[in-house]
Amino acid sequence: MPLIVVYNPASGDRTAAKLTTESILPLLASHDIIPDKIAATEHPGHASTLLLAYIRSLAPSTPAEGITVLLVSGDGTLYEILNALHNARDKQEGPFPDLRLILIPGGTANALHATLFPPPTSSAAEPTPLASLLSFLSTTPRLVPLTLAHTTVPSPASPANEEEAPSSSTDVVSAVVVSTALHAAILHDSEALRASVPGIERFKLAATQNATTWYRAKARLLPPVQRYDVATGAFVAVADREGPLELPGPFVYFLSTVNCDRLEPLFRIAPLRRALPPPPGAQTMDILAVRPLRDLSLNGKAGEAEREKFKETLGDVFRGAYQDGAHIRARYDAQDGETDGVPVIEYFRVSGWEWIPEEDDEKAHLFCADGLIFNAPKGGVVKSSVLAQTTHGSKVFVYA
Ligand SMILES: Nc1ncnc2c1ncn2[C@@H]1O[C@H](COP(=O)(O)OP(=O)(O)OP(=O)(O)O)[C@@H](O)[C@H]1O
Repeated sequence: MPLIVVYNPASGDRTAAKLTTESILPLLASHDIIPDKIAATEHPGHASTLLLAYIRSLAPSTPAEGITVLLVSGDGTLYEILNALHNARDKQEGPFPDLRLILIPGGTANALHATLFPPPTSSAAEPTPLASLLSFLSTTPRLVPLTLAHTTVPSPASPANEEEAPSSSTDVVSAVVVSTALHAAILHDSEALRASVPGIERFKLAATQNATTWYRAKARLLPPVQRYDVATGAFVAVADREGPLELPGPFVYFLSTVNCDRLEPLFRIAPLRRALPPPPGAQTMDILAVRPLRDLSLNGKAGEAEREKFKETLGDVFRGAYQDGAHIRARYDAQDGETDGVPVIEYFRVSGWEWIPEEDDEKAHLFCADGLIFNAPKGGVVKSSVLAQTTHGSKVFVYA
């Protein structure tokens, strides 16, 4: 099977080139494997042009066989590759080959790699950055299929008198996370800190900057909708309904994942994606939402004092994400002070969602797909759903 090695020398702590030449290529060579192509990315977007050119240079029989891509990068470079294939699918005569990824964590957060190779909870050894490569080289390699999310934002409603207004809807696929509200704000603001704070500390700084912002929007969860029941520890179907389940805002948090239970090695934000996985082949995504007015102690108010108070609640809850995902069990106080209140985190499993921001809430228009930030136009509804593999044309697997 053809093998291409692509590394991003600019990602993370900039060690991808060293890792590739000093560890990866010698290890491949010791197994008598010489890659068909080895390339460093030279600019943003280069990974996708490299891969598309490589695929087009292959024999016509390749699609059935698939290709192996050894990627030394963060999640952003994988995102570029997936989107390049998605966007080029109409121009491609036959189907694209399936991709078998060997994923080497060269980025900052490396969410997908950290999900597949989580840090040990006890005294077991730390997973090696070469773990995916070792699976590929082993006599019993394990291939994990990736689910992809497809997110669209329609172009702004064109003025009635402008017939030929250009249509420019955003249309992206992602393998890690799609979010709005606090998570998108964190990614947006942390980008400005990239040069001064190269590590994951920049995400914490950006979180502090946005800790009292609430986002005015409503969300629609697309059926079938299941809600995680903290009391029983199981997902339960939300009562049969014709259409989507509507969640009125305001929101503090709204995030969906398709493959990942964590966004950094220790930030296990969506633990059930791995701890209570959907049945094999099920096309679902997990959603975590926090709506502050479910906290009865705020008496339905959204003033400055309530936001300051809720900041404390939120801080406590998200510290639980760093404690192996304990946050999903956190509850508000009940009114009687004795029984448990409702969970702080609303955890759903769905086929997709829509996000309808209030027009005058600019920050509620930001959304993030695998680290990239987009601004939804006023009146635009962001829609994200699981991408049927048949429309993508090429299946994606990771050695794990
Ligand atoms: N030679 C280059 N110079 C500058 N930027 C590059 C180069 N090659 C690729 N890039 C860009 O680097 C960006 C960041 O890469 P990547 O996502 O792999 O790492 P990261 O952001 O550090 O990690 P993570 O996504 O895991 O947090 C990508 O958007 C990619 O377009």
